[in-house]
Amino acid sequence: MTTRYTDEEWLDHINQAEKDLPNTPVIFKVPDVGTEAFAKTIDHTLLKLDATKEQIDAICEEATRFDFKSVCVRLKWVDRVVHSLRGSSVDIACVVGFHEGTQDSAEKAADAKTAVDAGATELDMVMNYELLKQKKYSEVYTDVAAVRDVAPYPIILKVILETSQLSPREIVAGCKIAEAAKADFVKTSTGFNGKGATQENVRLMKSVVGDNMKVKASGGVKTVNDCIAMMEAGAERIGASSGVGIMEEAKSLRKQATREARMEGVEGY
Ligand SMILES: O=C[C@H](O)COP(=O)(O)O
Repeated sequence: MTTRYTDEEWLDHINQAEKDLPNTPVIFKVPDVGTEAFAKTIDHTLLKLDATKEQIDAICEEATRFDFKSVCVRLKWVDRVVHSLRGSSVDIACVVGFHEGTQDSAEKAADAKTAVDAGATELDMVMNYELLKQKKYSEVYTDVAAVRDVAPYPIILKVILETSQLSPREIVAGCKIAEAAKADFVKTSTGFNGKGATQENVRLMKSVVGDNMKVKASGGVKTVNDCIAMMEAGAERIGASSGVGIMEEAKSLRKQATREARMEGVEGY
């Protein structure tokens, strides 16, 4: 079993990370609304337990049409999504330990391996945030590392902290553990437990992980303005079940901006 630090050593590490937090918030650059780069920030997500195969096929068609970054589904749908997205530039993300995060590490690792063997290129695993709250840091690390071990880079590993259930200090701890386990992203929320992503939590997560990791904002991100707020706070990926609505709003905002620029005689329009 992979271990790294004792719980006491983790505590020192987390205290230090809190001390190192920058005082001045940074505002991150956001891709132009409605562009390809904007669409490529979105993981088009369907995680309802009662999702049907018709709904899964529909999100694959939408993801291809809007050229989203990925389709994000539960394990039982990975085969179908791999088949549906073959030949497209849309990636396949599978959730692991969803949505409680309390499953055994062995079960999480086995599910992660099954997903990757079936063709998933990204894994969104739920951290065992109950253990995190009990300050069992070493066990939380082992749990994330168990999934990383069976799904090394270039598989993208995102660790869902479920920020609505955590204090700011626990969010710092979750980020440091995910970073030490060599995950690629920390992600705010499952969308199934309490409030989803907030600008404040995304900002905190980005300030902890800096350039070492990326941040994914998910849960309750429903509009272009929500996306902008998250990206300005440091998110580079958005997880949303409202991707189509977001893109339709983005396209109409873009059209409107072009029309206004033309009317004002802005060069290039
Ligand atoms: O990971 C993504 C979330 O489950 C999506 O949540 P949402 O339905 O609030 O967009």
